[in-house]
Parts: sequence; structure tokens; C-alpha cells
Amino acid sequence: MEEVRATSAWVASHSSHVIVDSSGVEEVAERMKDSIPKVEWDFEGIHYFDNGPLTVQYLFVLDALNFCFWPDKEMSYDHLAAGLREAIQNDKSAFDADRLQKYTGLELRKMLKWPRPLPLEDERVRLLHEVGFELERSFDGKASKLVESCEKSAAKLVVLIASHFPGFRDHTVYKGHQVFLYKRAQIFAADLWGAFKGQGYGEFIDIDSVTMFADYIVPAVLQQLGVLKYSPSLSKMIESNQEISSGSEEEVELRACSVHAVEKIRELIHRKSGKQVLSVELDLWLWAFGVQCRSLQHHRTLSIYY
Ligand SMILES: Nc1nc2c(c(CN[C@H]3C=C[C@H](O)[C@@H]3O)cn2[C@@H]2O[C@H](COP(=O)(O)O)[C@@H](O)[C@H]2O)c(=O)[nH]1
Repeated sequence: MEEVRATSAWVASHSSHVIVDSSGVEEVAERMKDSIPKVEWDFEGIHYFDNGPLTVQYLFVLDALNFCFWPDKEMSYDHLAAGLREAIQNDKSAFDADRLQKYTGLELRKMLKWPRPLPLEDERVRLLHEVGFELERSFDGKASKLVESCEKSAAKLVVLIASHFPGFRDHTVYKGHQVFLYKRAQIFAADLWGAFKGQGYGEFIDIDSVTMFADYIVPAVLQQLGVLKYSPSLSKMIESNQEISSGSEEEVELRACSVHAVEKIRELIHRKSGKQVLSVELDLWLWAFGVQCRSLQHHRTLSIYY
């Protein structure tokens, strides 16, 4: 995750369309230095949890599909989390590695009780197959084995996931430099940590190394808080819901500057109050704020990464 931090900082210092505004960072850090509003993992009550390996399998499948909901105005992350929860409650073998390799788009739609094609449905099916295949080939079909082999290190987990599952390789090239964001791999580690309350499958000695998860909600929240400032052309693109291509300078800057901004907020809180805040905690607070603020306008990129 040091690579996520370092390469995001590089983007922030070379960016053309997005600025991390130091007075915005200062204001947010000042507001949060005494206490960060605590947001409980699963504050929505939509996730499956049984305190065992099946939860790990559920979370891995969930994060394999945790991207791009906006093309369908009614679809959201909640539908995915709750739909998969119902599927596993009704059939404990629904996410067995052999079953994952066989789902069709129509079956996935039925599982999530969605009446029409899912956004990027073919990609979602392909990624489910990839997860099933590689879990079976290398981890006895069990996501819990994958987690166990990381010896309580979130950084190891992210590296292992990225090396085995191409669909999680969330990186790009920006102005000739490779940039790493690893949103879904990192969120899986954070989901384990949150769900298992830092114990058992959720115990990570280096949870502080996880960065925020560069999605499309948190950048919009940071912009609203005055932490991110956009160029007039980028503002216009977002306001008019114009699609921003995956890998474009604008898109990489939105994501990388968000990672960098959250790191800056965290550093400043530490300097002001001596408190060690986790980026994961800041992220969850920002994200929960964003999804509850329906008027928030986010950027629109077709991507399998977030
Ligand atoms: N940065 C960040 N992004 C997050 C999440 C989560 C959910 N995390 C769970 C963990 C504990 C809680 O109880 C949450 O339920 C989803 N997303 C992203 O949001 C977008 C979907 O938005 P909308 O279209 O409105 O549903 C999409 O890119 C999705 O990948 C997060 O925590 N942080």
C-alpha cells in the first residue's frame, strides 16, 4: 500500500485538473481533530455475517463485484450486498468455487432480484468466474485460505490478491508513470477488519497501511467539503454528467488526489491532536456522508475497479 500512497502523491503533485486544497484539508482536520464521528461497519444492516469462513467467501464475492452501480439509476451497492446476503442465506453453497465458475448473467440477475441487465453484467460474470477458478486452483476453493496465508498483514493480502486475480489489478499509467489504487483489494481487507471487528479473519497488524478506497462517492464528498478543487472544464464535465474515460488524466487525478487528500487530513489530525486516525475510518465516515447526500454529483466512468 506504500505504492498506493507514493504514486497518488506523485499524481497530486503533477495534476492538471484537480487540486488538493490545503485550507480545505486544514478545515476538515480541525473539525475532526477531537473526534471523528464513528460510523459502524454495516451501519446499513445489509451484509451477511456468521463469524466464520463463509462470511469471508461472501465478502470476497461482494468485493469482486463492488463496482460501477451508477449506470442504472436505481441500482446501488446496497442491492448487491443485500442480494448476495439473501443468496447465501438461502443456499450455503451458492458461492462455492465450482458454482462461481458457472453463473450466467441471467442467473446473477435472478440472484440479485434485478429485473434488467446489471451494469457491466458481462464483466461481473467474467470476474465471478475468475474468482471461482483461481480460488479452486490455488486456495482449496476458499477465500478464508487466501486470508489465512497472509499472516495478519493487510499489505500482504492486497499483494496476494493482485497477483492471483487480474480483475483486482487496479492500476494505470499517468503521464508515463504507473499508479496503483487497488480499491477493491483494499476494501476487502477493510471489510474483513470491520465485519470481524479486528479479530480472527479481521485481525491485521498493519491496518493503518490501508488507504482510502478511490471510488466515485468519496471524491465528490471531498470536493463538497472544499478539500478538492476542480478545473472549470472538469467541473463542467461532472455537472453535465459527461462520461470521463477510464485512464484519462481527469479520472486518475480524481482518484489519486482523493487518496492523497485523505492521507493529508490524517497527517494533520495527528499533528494537531496526537491522535492516530486510520484512513479506513476516515473513508467510512466520508463515504457514509456521501451516500446519504442524494444531491451529490459524482464523476461517471465505466470501470470494473470501483
Ligand atoms: N470509498 C468507499 N467506497 C465504497 C464503500 C462501499 C461500501 N463499504 C461498506 C463497508 C462498510 C459499510 O457498512 C459499507 O457498506 C461501497 N463503495 C463504493 O461506492 C460506490 C457505490 O455508491 P452507490 O452508487 O451510491 O451505491 C461504488 O464505487 C462502491 O464500490 C466504502 O466503504 N468506501
